[in-house]
Amino acid sequence: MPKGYSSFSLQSIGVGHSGLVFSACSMGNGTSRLYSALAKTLNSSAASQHPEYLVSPDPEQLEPIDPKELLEECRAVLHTRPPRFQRDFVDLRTDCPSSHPPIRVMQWNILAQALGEGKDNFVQCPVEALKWEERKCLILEEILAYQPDILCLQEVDHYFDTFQPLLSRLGYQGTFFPKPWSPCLDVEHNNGPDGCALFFLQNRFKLVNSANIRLTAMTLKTNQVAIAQTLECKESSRQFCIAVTHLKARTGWERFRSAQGCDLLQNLQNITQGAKIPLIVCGDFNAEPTEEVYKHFASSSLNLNSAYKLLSADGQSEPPYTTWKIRTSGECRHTLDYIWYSKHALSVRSALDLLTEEQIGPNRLPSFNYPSDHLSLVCDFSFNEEPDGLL
Ligand SMILES: NC(=O)C1=CN([C@@H]2O[C@H](COP(=O)(O)OP(=O)(O)OC[C@H]3O[C@@H](n4cnc5c(N)ncnc54)[C@H](OP(=O)(O)O)[C@@H]3O)[C@@H](O)[C@H]2O)C=CC1
Ligand SMILES: [Mg+2]
Repeated sequence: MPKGYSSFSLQSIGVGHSGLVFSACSMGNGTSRLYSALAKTLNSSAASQHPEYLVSPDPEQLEPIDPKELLEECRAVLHTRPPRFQRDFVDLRTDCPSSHPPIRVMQWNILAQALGEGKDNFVQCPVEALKWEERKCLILEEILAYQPDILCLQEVDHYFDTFQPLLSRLGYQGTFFPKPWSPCLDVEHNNGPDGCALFFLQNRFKLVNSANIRLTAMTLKTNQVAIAQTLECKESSRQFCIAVTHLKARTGWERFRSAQGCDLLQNLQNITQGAKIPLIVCGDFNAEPTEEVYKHFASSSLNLNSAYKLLSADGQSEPPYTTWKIRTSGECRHTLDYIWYSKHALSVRSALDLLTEEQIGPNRLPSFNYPSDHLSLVCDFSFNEEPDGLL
């Protein structure tokens, strides 16, 4: 039995599903290893033990996990909840076929546990729906269902104790950049700061370089961050840059967001050597398409398009919402999340459709069957075979 496994009991993991008891007792098979993997994430002390965010790799964590088996474990934990919503990929294939497999990118503000429980005031969401032991499984289920090659997350406040250990065993390499003054730290019993996280599959990409960026606004350092990485595709040897960000929230901060967006664009100009390297930027921009920061991205010399516009009939309109919640102040339905891409160098082959109003339901999000107030966005990209030189 690998070291550490014996210390887990049902009480310590806080779940009461009998399937897990059997798994725990029958050490040595695949399920028991998974059980332990999932159970380990329920011990949330890792971040506080490592305040400097430097965790030396635990060799035990490198043992691979079969995604199908982890998905079954998650479903077992979630057996009392309503089933996941069905969402379909919409085929957007252009007439330029690609000889290489597509690159699947997921953008998702997963909702920080501390903010969901302590700050967000989702008045129609029962507190039981937010229990981390189960909500964590809903988040993992969503990731495992779509199996992205690259995962761009915001509001991650369980990186070291949950996502890094589990996703690394699924073959991902992860990077986390916490916000300097995360509002999570104001919440009692918080699990550390929230921030952006970027994961990519190591068997598909090689990391060429990585930058953690603290965004500025009019030269002032702000509380918002981004991660930008240049990756090389192992199949095609082509390089591209992937970035994740989470801009300042709330009304009244439009000019601040705009300045943060300009700073991010300037950083990305430098990283892509003036748009020589194709770019994908994922983020919760906290800005509707009418805002200045959106317009800066849409008209940038980086030649970006917003992938989810391609789901509209004319290809010109953003979806009606990417987040939908009810706060004490009322219902908030907004389009705030985007996947930008270099429109000359890359094509969107398909995009995951959004949830319908009926699926979201009258109490909106988060809920017992969807873990965040923001929807995940998922796109399949391919490189255009003959880049026309104008990225
Ligand atoms: N100690 C210090 O010196 C400092 C402390 N701070 C702390 O940081 C906080 C602000 O940080 P900042 O990064 O600017 O925060 P933001 O305004 O960007 O919001 C932080 C989070 O709150 C969520 N949010 C948005 N609207 C609401 C709402 N109406 N009610 C509740 N939550 C909402 C956002 O989610 P989403 O993006 O999904 O909308 C976001 O994740 C301060 O309140 C303070 O706690 C900040 C600076 C200095
Ligand atoms: Mg939020």
